[in-house]
Amino acid sequence: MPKTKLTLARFAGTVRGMMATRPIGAGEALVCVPDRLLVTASKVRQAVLARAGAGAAWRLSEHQALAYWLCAESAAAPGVSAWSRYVETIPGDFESVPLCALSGASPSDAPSAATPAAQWIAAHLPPSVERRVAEQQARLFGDWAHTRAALAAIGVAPPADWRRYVWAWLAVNTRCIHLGRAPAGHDTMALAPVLDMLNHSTSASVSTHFDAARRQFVIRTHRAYRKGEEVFISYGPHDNGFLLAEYGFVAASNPRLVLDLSCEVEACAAAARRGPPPCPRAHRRRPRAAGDAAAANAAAADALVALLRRHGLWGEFALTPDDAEPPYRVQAALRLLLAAQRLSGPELRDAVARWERWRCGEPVDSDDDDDCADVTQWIQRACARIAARAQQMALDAQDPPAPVGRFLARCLGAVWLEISQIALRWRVAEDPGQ
Ligand SMILES: C[S@@+](CC[C@H](N)C(=O)[O-])C[C@H]1O[C@@H](n2cnc3c(N)ncnc32)[C@H](O)[C@@H]1O
Repeated sequence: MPKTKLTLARFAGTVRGMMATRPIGAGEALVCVPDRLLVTASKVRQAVLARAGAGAAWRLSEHQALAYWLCAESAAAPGVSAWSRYVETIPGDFESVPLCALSGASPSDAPSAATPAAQWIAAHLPPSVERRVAEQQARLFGDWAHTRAALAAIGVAPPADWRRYVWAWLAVNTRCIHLGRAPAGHDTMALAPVLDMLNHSTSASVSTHFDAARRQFVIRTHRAYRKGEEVFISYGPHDNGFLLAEYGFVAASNPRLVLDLSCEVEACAAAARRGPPPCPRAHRRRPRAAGDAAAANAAAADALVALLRRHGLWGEFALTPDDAEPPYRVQAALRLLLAAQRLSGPELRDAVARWERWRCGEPVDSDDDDDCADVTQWIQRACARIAARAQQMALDAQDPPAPVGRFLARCLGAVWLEISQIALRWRVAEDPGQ
């Protein structure tokens, strides 16, 4: 490795990171990793195909190739792997990443909460983290199954130990650097010794490039560091739910605050499928009418969700503390779904026509004020419920049971606290149902 002004050190907040051994000026290169020390999918492919022989097809994605490589290198007998010193620098477990505890003892495409620690963690995941963990587990299992089949097909021994594979997959997920945009078929990510010891800070300002003349990947800081300070890079402008799910930590004073309302909006769509309350007298006279009305309500609500999807307005329902009014996507979905909870037939069709005019920025009638008030009231009630739950969860996280890592519990508590703060900002009126 070319010399750096960095050394490994322990810090109170981040545990292990990189410290400046001398002052570092703004604009200086922090680390330059020579190309020969970057582990990329194309190098793994070349090495494996050289062993597999002519005609073997390579069907692994970059993440799959690098996870396979780490599995193979970490399982190699002592003295066999040229990379053993690097592999030894990788943490032995990723206990603070929720997926680590929830990925189970054996392969499965759904998160598993078989141990007491996993049960507690599963019960205390904020909704956005829970959704991400389920997606990660599906990807992890898909990568495992695909890697095993693809390598077996070319006569290469596939990974056999699920827990080792989980470790390798998480190492790639938490430590890879992005090489930048590349033409199709070129590497976009790499494992990079030394550089992968740099922690994230929201105040870091860095840029990266590949220096083709010197054949090295360079990361440059745009802010200065004093001797003895921890040096940071930025993993991207992520909120703490994302950082916790993907990297297993939360950033102090993270300016990116979001409250995911997806679960609540999905519940609102489910209520819209049930439609307005039935008219008991009419249904007593014609019992079959109740069934017909229920089917019509469900179909009408499904059509509204399809309409939102067509306009690219379904999903990513989030509130931030700084919005002056509910974000457009949230308003668009709620205006339709709340109308479907109250109305059916021609009245619902009128409401949808009003929604179309609102969406296109055309003049709307006075009924639009009611639609708008419905949305505001719905958000206030939802946020009152979310705030109460989040406060309870944050309290629980202060005293987790013994098998749960305290660092993970602290991170979960911090995310719940942020959720409660955003929800309280939006909860102007108390939920009368509480
Ligand atoms: C690329 S590695 C950085 C080096 C890592 N600290 C180590 O000791 O190997 C990324 C991991 O570092 C930790 N990390 C990064 N930034 C952090 C921060 N600001 N606070 C706490 N942990 C952090 C997380 O565990 C994350 O998954």
